[in-house]
Amino acid sequence: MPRPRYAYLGPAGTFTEVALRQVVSPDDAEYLPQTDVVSAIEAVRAGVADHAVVAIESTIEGGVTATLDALAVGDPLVLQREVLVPVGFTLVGRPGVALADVRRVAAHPHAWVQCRRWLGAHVPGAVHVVATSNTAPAALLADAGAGADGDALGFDAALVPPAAPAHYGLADRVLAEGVADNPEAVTRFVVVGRPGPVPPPTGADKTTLVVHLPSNEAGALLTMLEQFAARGVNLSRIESRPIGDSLGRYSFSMDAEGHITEERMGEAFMGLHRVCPHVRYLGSYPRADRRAADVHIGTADADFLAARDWLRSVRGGASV
Ligand SMILES: O=C(O)C(=O)C[C@]1(C(=O)O)C=C[C@@H](O)C=C1
Repeated sequence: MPRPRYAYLGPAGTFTEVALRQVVSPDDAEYLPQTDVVSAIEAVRAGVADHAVVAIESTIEGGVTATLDALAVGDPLVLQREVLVPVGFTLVGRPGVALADVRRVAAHPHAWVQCRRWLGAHVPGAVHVVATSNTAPAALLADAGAGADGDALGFDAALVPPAAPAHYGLADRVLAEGVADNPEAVTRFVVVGRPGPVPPPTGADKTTLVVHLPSNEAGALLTMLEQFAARGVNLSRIESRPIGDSLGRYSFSMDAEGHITEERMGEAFMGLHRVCPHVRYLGSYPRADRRAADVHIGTADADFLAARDWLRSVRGGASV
């Protein structure tokens, strides 16, 4: 039996790999490291991988736009699971560098944003050298070995996940630990796969979708949001992203609390289908925090079914 193949942002030791390990052990799956999230998602579309694990949202930065944009267009994919990973950083230096010598810091853009205040206080004026992932600079430092010089490397120090120094043999190069502006920072990752049968509801689910609004129509955003509000469906994330064909045209990426097989979510989707020119369902999957959605009075499945029966009897001529 072939092992399932998982594409993810590598090299080894990224937070994405920490998330992937929560999903499946490397003994039971093939891990396929990629240089960016778009490549990981495209590997699934191309059939090179069965799943991708990608960051989608962080407590500091909000939505991961590369992921949102890659899921919004192209062959449809669905989210199958979410995983939360606490995020903090360690600063490692090239050989012989002290904290006071650091002028250029290699960091993934999301890592840089999550540590900006700490860096301003401890290495003021340091320049950001963009890294493709949180462990890419650790791998460069490990490859360069003891002779690594700053000109060849292009940076003096790097922000890496706490486990990376041990993994890459850089434990003696740690300049600072616990580097983060918000010690509560968490990144949310999702497992992406090709569409298939919808998994059954668990009672604590999320549904992700993308919609476009009718162009130049006053109140179109409100009309779209009303589809959820009227059915008692709470949104836990909503973001606008440019569609890209002309200025002022945006799509909305959203997470709604509940499952597509639940009546109130189904009714909201039917409403969206009536009032929005484009609706892309991106999957219903269990919430990582296992918190069940609040169900308002009149919006439980039984309420919708009873209302439908009532309407049927009215249409059938019953006096009510
Ligand atoms: O997985 C990693 O280590 C990454 O470099 C990616 C990523 C992200 O894309 O948000 C993951 C977690 C942190 O929020 C910072 C960066």
